[in-house]
Amino acid sequence: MKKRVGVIGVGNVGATIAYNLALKESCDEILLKDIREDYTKAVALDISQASCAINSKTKIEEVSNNADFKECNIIVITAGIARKPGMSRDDLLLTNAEIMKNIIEEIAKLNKDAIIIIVSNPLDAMVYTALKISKFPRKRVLGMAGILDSARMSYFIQEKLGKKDIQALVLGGHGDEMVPLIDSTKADGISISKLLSQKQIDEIIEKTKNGGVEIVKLFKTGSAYYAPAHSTLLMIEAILNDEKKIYPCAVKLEGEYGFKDTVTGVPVVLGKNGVEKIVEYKLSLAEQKAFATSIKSVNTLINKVEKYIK
Ligand SMILES: NC(=O)c1ccc[n+]([C@@H]2O[C@H](COP(=O)([O-])OP(=O)(O)OC[C@H]3O[C@@H](n4cnc5c(N)ncnc54)[C@H](O)[C@@H]3O)[C@@H](O)[C@H]2O)c1
Ligand SMILES: O=C(O)C[C@H](O)C(=O)O
Repeated sequence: MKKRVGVIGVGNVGATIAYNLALKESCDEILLKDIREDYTKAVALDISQASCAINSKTKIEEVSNNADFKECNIIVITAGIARKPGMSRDDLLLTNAEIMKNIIEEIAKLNKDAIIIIVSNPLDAMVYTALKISKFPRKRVLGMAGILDSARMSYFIQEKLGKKDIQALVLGGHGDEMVPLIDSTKADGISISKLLSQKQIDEIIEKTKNGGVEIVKLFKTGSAYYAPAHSTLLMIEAILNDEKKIYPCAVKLEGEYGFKDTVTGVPVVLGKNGVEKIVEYKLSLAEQKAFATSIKSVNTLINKVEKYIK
């Protein structure tokens, strides 16, 4: 069976995901859709020509109907607005909820079996919106953020310790209250609390939380996309290849970690069915407290969006 990936929203993140998928030949077909039709045709042509240069067999096409997504295994949603300097991700809530609602209403009717990966911000509230509108099971509607935030944490640890094999993990919502886990973060197998001072660890936590805004301030016209696109690629490949890898992803909780009816970042097993299992790590008391604060802040957005998507 052919592996088909749809990308809706072909801006910086969407186009970079498609480019990576094509160059790695991760799937057979990529379908691209955006309200900017000519721009998207240009992206499809440009990536197709790059693919030819390396003999990739992946086919890339611009499409103008949501019905074209009916045979996609995975549909990635990166449509919406990105923040600019001076904005928080939460400022995107109502604009992106409206865009998300319209897209999901259509694609969920036309492809009832797809796995939907949400990238648009504010991430956790957008996953919630997509779940609510699609009425899909939670294993097939998930969001990308934890891999990105964990990669940023690894980068900031490497800044202090040099190139080492870092295993960092960030849970919770993809916002200012995200939860970098210190106790389980290791460099070459050694807990970072044994390698760094508390002051250095506090700096890493702060930099991780501000990883997105630092790039927004420097770009001036939008937000990060190389690391977000690569993080999404890992999720797509884990699902298409039934890898059963554990990645932090935004999913709906139904009692796990003591919360329900909310969406947040937790470790999950990704395979051909989407989220095959939610993995419950033992959190320290401080981590539990930070996790609860993060959920509270996501729930404020969910409450706002809930009224809006009824
Ligand atoms: N989850 C994360 O970690 C993460 C990381 C990076 C970006 N993001 C978010 O992803 C989104 C996209 O970021 P970007 O940098 O690619 O932005 P971008 O502005 O470069 O691209 C967004 C694209 O969406 C398109 N679009 C808008 N409405 C649409 C609709 N109804 N149907 C189809 N396409 C539509 C726009 O035309 C544009 O091409 C933003 O909301 C951003 O905040 C999230
Ligand atoms: O910072 C943003 O607005 C985009 C994304 O959420 C990120 O963390 O890079």
